[in-house]
Amino acid sequence: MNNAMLLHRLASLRQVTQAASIHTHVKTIAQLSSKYEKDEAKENWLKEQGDGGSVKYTRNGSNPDLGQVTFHHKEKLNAFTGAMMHDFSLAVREAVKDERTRCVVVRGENGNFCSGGELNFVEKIASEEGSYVMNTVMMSSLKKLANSDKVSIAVLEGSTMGGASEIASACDIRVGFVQGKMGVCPGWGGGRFLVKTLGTARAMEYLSTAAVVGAEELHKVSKHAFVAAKRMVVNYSGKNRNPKEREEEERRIFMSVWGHADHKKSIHDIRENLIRAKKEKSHKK
Ligand SMILES: CC[C@H](C(=O)O)C(=O)SCCNC(=O)CCNC(=O)[C@H](O)C(C)(C)COP(=O)(O)OP(=O)(O)OC[C@H]1O[C@@H](n2cnc3c(N)ncnc32)[C@H](O)[C@@H]1OP(=O)(O)O
Repeated sequence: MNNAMLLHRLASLRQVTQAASIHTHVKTIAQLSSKYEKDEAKENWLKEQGDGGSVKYTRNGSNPDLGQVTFHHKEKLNAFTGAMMHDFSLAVREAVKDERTRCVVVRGENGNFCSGGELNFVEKIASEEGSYVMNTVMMSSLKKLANSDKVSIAVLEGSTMGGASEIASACDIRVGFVQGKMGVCPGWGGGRFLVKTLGTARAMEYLSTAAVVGAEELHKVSKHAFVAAKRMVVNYSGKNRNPKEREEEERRIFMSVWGHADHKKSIHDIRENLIRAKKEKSHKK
């Protein structure tokens, strides 16, 4: 991307910054938090929005120190439905409470970690209520994993896309973030872990380019996602902010882009790309 393009792009960001007010969400969050007081109500709402797949907590028979959280949805590369977010919450609660283990392995079945949100489910909950419930449930699970005294290890085989990269970032040890190209920012509560793990510069690079590529890719990242990425990094790099305020600000930033036209178009585009790729694969056979 040459300088003129970059300057044009940055100039257009100013309009987005002014237009994309996140203050409307403060009232909505207050209403939704009183509607969904208990975690269980939010977990059950997610389960009702999208079934398919499961997440289980097991103990490793040969190694009693090891617990394992496994994603089961191999036909969709372990993409997370609402039912899997529900199960993930229960599995993480069980894993961090298990006094018999010292380490939790987080992995997907069939040689893939996880391909992020399941697209039909993601499209179905592309609303303010959906963003609030998904963000609070997944953020709560990632915080439990990150704050537990157990060592967590993410086994990043095959695909680790979108929200899956946030699960990985909450683990202590982990072996790409596509949210930017979808017009959104981390929505499973992974913003804090990205900054904590990578530092502000790398976190901004990951969030604003949606992958580790050259600046020419920058032009594909939605303006709204770019602004949200900057807010996300500033939120966790600013001084004198208490964790609760930062968590609420991360939620507001996410809710300002979730369900946006860019986001809905990206879901459509990803689905089209998958169909095209599948056709190309079948032609090659
Ligand atoms: C805040 C987080 C954010 C959100 O919640 O909004 C997200 O996480 S959104 C989801 C972000 N994830 C993606 O964009 C990944 C989409 N998938 C791919 O790009 C590819 O599948 C890839 C690169 C991961 C693997 O490609 P490969 O060619 O190896 O496999 P296929 O594409 O043929 O996939 C096999 C099979 O799985 C289905 N699939 C894969 N990912 C998803 C998904 N995220 N949701 C639903 N289904 C998914 C794919 O359609 C194929 O199914 P089939 O029935 O055989 O067509």
